[in-house]
Amino acid sequence: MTSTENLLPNPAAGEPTRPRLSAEEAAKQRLIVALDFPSGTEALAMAARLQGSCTWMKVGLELYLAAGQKIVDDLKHLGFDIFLDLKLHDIPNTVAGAVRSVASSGASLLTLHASGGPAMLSAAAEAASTIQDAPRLLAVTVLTSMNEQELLATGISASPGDRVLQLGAMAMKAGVAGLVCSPLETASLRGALGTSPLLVVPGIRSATDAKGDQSRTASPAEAIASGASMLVVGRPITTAADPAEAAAQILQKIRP
Ligand SMILES: O=C(O)c1cc(=O)[nH]c(=O)n1[C@@H]1O[C@H](COP(=O)(O)O)[C@@H](O)[C@H]1O
Repeated sequence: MTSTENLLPNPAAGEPTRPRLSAEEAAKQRLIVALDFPSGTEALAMAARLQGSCTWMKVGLELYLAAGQKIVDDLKHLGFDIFLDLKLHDIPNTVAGAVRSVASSGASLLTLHASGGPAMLSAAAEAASTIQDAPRLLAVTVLTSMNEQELLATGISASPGDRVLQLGAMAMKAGVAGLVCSPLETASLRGALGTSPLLVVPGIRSATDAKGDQSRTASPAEAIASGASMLVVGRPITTAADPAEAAAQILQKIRP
């Protein structure tokens, strides 16, 4: 059983309620903290402050390139489930090889860019399917930092919402387990694709949070109500004076 199978379902995602986890544990399964730090030492110090407050940690490019597999091992040793956010994007053969290289890392979730196209995505899914306990693959649709003008500058005239739907449908057809999208597209993806995709949602900001480089945002409660399976939250927790308290406040808002 993979760790994501422990998730208490989100009724807004059409999932039937299974009374296996307490509301508090279920809320924890819905929160992924993004450890965007330049060193393993800083990431582990933050993880230690959040131990007991959350169960999922995201290791992204900044941290993975600085600290490698060791940080994944160290966080697993502390008891965290790992979302390895490498956003793979290359020719199919290269991405399939990269998936095989990280498949045994112990991570439960791994990202790749949906815009790599169906051949890249299905090569990745095929590679993952041959390896026991490989991470579940998530296709990143349109980055939450992008607005309509940014998207247009890359040659895409569709709105972010339409582009996310198009990429999301294509990626699910190619065999990934889920999608990364902004909270503004979660409801329409649920409407189009039903309850099966795992929808992992960054761009989470409460009213008082600084948006920073994020464009397409919503609050934790709004994201869950619109059908998100899991939320990714970085700076609103990691730059707070009391990160554990910031996490607790978010958990309070996303309890089933
Ligand atoms: O794949 C991701 O996790 C991701 C996709 C996306 O479209 N937008 C996005 O912000 N993320 C990640 O989610 C995290 C959000 O961090 P904060 O903006 O600090 O909450 C960062 O680690 C991003 O790399």
